[in-house]
Amino acid sequence: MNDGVTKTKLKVLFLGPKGTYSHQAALQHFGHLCDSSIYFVPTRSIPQCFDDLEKDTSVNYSSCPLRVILLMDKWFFSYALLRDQMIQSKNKIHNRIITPLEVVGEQYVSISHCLISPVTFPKGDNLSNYNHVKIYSHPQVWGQVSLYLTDLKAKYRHMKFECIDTTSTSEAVRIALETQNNGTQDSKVLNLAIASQTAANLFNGVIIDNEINDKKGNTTRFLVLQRRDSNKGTRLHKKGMESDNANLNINFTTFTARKDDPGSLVDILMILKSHSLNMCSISSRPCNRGLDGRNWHYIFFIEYYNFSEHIDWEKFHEEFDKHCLEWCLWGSFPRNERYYAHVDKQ
Ligand SMILES: O=C(O)C(=O)Cc1ccccc1
Repeated sequence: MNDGVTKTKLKVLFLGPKGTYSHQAALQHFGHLCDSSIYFVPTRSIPQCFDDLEKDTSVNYSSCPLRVILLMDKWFFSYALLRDQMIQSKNKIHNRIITPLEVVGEQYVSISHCLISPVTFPKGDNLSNYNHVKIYSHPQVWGQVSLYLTDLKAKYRHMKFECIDTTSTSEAVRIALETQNNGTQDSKVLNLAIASQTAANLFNGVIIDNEINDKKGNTTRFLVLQRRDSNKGTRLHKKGMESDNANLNINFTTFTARKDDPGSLVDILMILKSHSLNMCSISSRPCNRGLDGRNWHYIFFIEYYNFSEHIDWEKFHEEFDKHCLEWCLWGSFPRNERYYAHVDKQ
C-alpha cells in the first residue's frame, strides 16, 4: 500500500558493464529485493566502486571481488584498496582506525568461463582460417584458464595468440565483438573474449567453448560494502553468533603489528585464542606505512568468528588496541550460505 511516502530506491554499484561476475554477485545479494526498490549501477573499475560509494551519498552499497583488479596497467589486489583506505583514514580512536566504508556482507559466485566469438563457425570450420587471435578478458581470468590456453595454442601452432587485459569480463565481450565488426582489422585476425555465458548472451556473442576454467567449481568471493553509518559511531562487533552454524557471524579486521617486537604477531593472534575466537582466514600485504620511518611493514587481514555467545568485546578491543600498531574492524556479517555450497570445491 502506498502510504504516500516515496521510498528512494537502493543504489548498488558493481564492476560493469552488465553481465560481469560482480554484477552476478550484486544480483545474488540483493536479488530478493523487488525491482521497484533497488537498482544496480555499473562502474568502470573497482576503485570507482570504492570512491563513488564513499563520496556519493545516493549510493548505498558496492559489490567488489576480493581479488585481483586492473588499474592503469597495474595489477591491484582489492586487498590493496582496503589497505589504502585504512592507512589514509584520518578518523582514529587511539590505534583504532575508523574507515569511511565497512563490510556488511559477502557473496560467492561460481565462475564458469566461456570462449566467446563475434562470429559463428560453419560446421567443421574452426580457428584455422585465422592467423592471429586476440583474446580479451579481465586479468584475474588468465590464471584461471592457463591450461586451456596452453592447449589451444598447442592445437593451433601456426597462429599468433595475444591476451589483452580489459577492466572486466563483460567489457572484454563488448570490445571483442565491436573490434571484429568495425572492419578495421585484417580479415585474418579474430577477436575473442573469455567471460560468462550471461555476458555472451547480453552482447549476442557466440559461445565456441564453455567451462574452460582449469579448475571446475571455481568460485570467487565478493564483499558487499557500505558507508559506515556515522550515527552508529565506532561500531562494535555484532553480538555473538546464534546457536547453529548457519548464522555464523564473521568479523573482518586488518591490522599492523609492532614490527620490531619479537612475536608481536603471535601476541595479537593469541588475543583471539584467549577470547575463544576462531580465525578462519589470514592474509597479508606489504604496507610501507613509514610510520616510524622504516619500510616493509605488513598489514594483516584476518577473519574470525566466535562459538560462545558471551565474548567480552570491550576487553577484546582494549587488548587488540594495546598490541596493534594500527587496526580496523571492517565489519561483522553473517556467513553467506553459498560459502557452504562451495567450500568443499576449493
Ligand atoms: O570482470 C568481471 O566479470 C568481474 O566481476 C571481475 C572478476 C573477473 C574474474 C573472476 C571473478 C571476478
